[in-house]
Amino acid sequence: MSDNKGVRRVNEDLARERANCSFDVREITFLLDGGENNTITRKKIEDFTLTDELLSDKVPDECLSPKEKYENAVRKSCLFGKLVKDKLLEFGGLETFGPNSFVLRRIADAFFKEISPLLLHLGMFVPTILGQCTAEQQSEWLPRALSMQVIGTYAQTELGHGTFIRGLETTATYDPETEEFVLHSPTLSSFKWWAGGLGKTVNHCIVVAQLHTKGQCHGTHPFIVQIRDLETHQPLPGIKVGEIGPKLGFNTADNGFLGFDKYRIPRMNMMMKNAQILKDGTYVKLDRHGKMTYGTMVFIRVMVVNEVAFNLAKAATIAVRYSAVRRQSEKKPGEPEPQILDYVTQQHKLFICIATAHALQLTSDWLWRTFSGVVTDIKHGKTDSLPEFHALSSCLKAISTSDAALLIEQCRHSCGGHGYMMSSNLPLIYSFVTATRTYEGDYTVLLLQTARFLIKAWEQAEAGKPLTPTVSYLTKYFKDGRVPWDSTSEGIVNAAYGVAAGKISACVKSIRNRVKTGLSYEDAWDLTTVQLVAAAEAHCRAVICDVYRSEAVRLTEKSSPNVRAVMRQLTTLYLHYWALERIGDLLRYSAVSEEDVVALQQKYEELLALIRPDAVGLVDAFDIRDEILNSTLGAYDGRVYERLMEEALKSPLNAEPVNRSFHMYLKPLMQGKL
Ligand SMILES: CCCCC/C=C\C/C=C\C/C=C\C=C\C(=O)SCCNC(=O)CCNC(=O)[C@H](O)C(C)(C)COP(=O)(O)OP(=O)(O)OC[C@H]1O[C@@H](n2cnc3c(N)ncnc32)[C@H](O)[C@@H]1OP(=O)(O)O
Ligand SMILES: Cc1cc2nc3c(=O)[nH]c(=O)nc-3n(C[C@H](O)[C@H](O)[C@H](O)COP(=O)(O)OP(=O)(O)OC[C@H]3O[C@@H](n4cnc5c(N)ncnc54)[C@H](O)[C@@H]3O)c2cc1C
Repeated sequence: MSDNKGVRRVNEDLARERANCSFDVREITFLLDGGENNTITRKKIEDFTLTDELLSDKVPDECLSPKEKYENAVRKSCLFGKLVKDKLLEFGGLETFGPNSFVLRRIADAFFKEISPLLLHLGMFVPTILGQCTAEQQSEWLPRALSMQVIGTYAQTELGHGTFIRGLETTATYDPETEEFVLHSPTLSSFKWWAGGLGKTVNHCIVVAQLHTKGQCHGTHPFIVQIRDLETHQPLPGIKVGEIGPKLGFNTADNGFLGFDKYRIPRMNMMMKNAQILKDGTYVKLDRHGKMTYGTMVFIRVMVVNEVAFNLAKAATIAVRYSAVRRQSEKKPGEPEPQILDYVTQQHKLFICIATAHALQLTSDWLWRTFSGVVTDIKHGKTDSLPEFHALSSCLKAISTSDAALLIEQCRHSCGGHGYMMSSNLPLIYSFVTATRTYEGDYTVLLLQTARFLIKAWEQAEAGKPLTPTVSYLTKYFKDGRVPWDSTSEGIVNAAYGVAAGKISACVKSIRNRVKTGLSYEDAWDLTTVQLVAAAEAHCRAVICDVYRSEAVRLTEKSSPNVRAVMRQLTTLYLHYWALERIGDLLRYSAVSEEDVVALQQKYEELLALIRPDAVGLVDAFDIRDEILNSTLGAYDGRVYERLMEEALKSPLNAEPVNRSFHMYLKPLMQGKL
């Protein structure tokens, strides 16, 4: 693929890597994009939108003050918004891209090195209107939100509570006299905290509050609340709002705080799809399942799996290209310095990143299809598939974000000192992705949600009841005993399920033994949570291995032999990597022997050598443009050192030969006059 900037000298090592690649790079790009037509449309849109005039920043974003950074992000958000509204609709409207094509998401990264202050508007405010409002409410709010008259965010988390939604303190008390809700923040810990865009950008937000009517509390419900004047943008009376301050990342997202002093909103601002308050204050529950108001979180958890797959692909592209350009040390005395990509340890650090980006993207596509089925079921009044989907999306969100964050950090390590430069973009990619492990449900908390479902599934299996698809393997591994070992890919996937079943079984025994000693079920559960998290992780790992293997086979059915071969090598590498990472579990729950472990290790090392010549081709196949990668180390042409120097020269400290601090402090210090 070209660097989209016309002909430019490409680093010789990178050029040679590309010449030696065994497959047609475009073929894998088409597979990852879901077909050649999608790639063509994506590239057309990228060519059309990624123009220098819109993107150029004279001073690197990271050299700006927090205020300037925010203002620049708002400027770009508005340009980006206008671009989407005016121009991209020519390509057939948002429907053309589909929520799962993520073209706009990729392009946004070229505009924002960190994050758009409007992300939550499109990412959560609009989806919540779609998911939680009645048709009548949607017709009122959606046009205003889509035309950006109303700009919103999602304010659920409070200073005192994020995970435990039932513990939120903000109250919404219905007043039948005026047909209004009175929103109130009774304590400091009840202040809303974290919502993206809340600090300075939005004029509305969705507030999750405890609903009180007729002297009774009915639990948390979502409300649409105007917080700023549409003309002056001043906070409205009764509203205390501000920005929460600098963070590890997300620094252009103006995450905010919000408190209410008996603030009134109309009755119809309660989002009424799942529950209603009648004029006289009667509460009507429409949600038979009970957790439908958590729907936006489930949607975002699904989206996040794709989000982190893409970010890992960006980090892998940067690190692999850099490793082909960088030469260091010598393998044998007197030999020329090798490309660092030729060190087997470097291959071990990086090839798992490429394989994981594929695994997560294919799993995310599969999860999206599964989610679409669940949404259709819900539209027809069926909620039976929701518990399984909640368990599945919870663990996939937890594991994908955690794996991606760790591997992105590994990419940074693999780039040595230069990986630590902001201009490599690896620190920003990491700071963005590591937050995904926390927001929309903390890692441990979500795995424990999955564990709850797994323990119930185990009990159902014991009782001879039928199991839902993602846990049906439990019936097979129900009897105690070790899973037979078979070193084929299918065999490793089976063993992964066997490990998950073994761990779930151990948790069940542990809880029961603790209950037998007289502990309550809750205490027995609590004491077993370390094992429960590990069991949910093992279950999720087995699902990812299974989906990745079968989806890769399905997708490459019609591919050329060379593409099929390299895709097979990657899936096999992924399975061997995780078998070796979890060798203790396999020794405990499967019949794997010492010789099998030696063979696994040998095969893994052979795979690193097989993939090595195609590594650059594989990251080129992600087809991520330079503007989106935003990296001195990862650009297509490999002009690493030139770019590092160019960026260094843009530092404001280099604008003058002598900084005034010399005269103010250093010189007096040197002269003993300070
Ligand atoms: C357009 C581009 C978009 C790109 C998107 C990408 C990027 C980013 C977008 C935004 C990023 C930035 C912003 C981030 C925003 C946020 O973080 S918003 C706040 C998110 N907050 C959370 O996620 C809180 C996590 N906590 C919870 O979800 C719940 O409190 C928890 C599940 C932990 C517990 O809930 P609770 O009500 O206490 O339930 P129980 O533990 O008692 O369980 C009762 C039963 O309910 C079942 N259940 C729980 N949740 C769900 C659900 N969502 N769906 C279905 N079922 C659910 C649970 O399994 C129990 O069932 P059983 O009783 O066991 O049968
Ligand atoms: C960048 C970013 C953006 C965000 N954006 C938004 C937003 O737009 N809107 C919004 O409403 N919120 C937002 N959040 C908040 C986010 O959703 C919460 O921070 C997240 O859900 C975790 O909750 P918490 O902070 O209360 O963590 P806590 O629950 O306090 O977690 C702290 C520790 O306690 C552990 N823990 C908590 N409960 C349990 C349990 N039951 N069992 C075992 N361990 C437990 C956790 O595992 C963790 O180790 C954002 C957060 C971040 C970091």
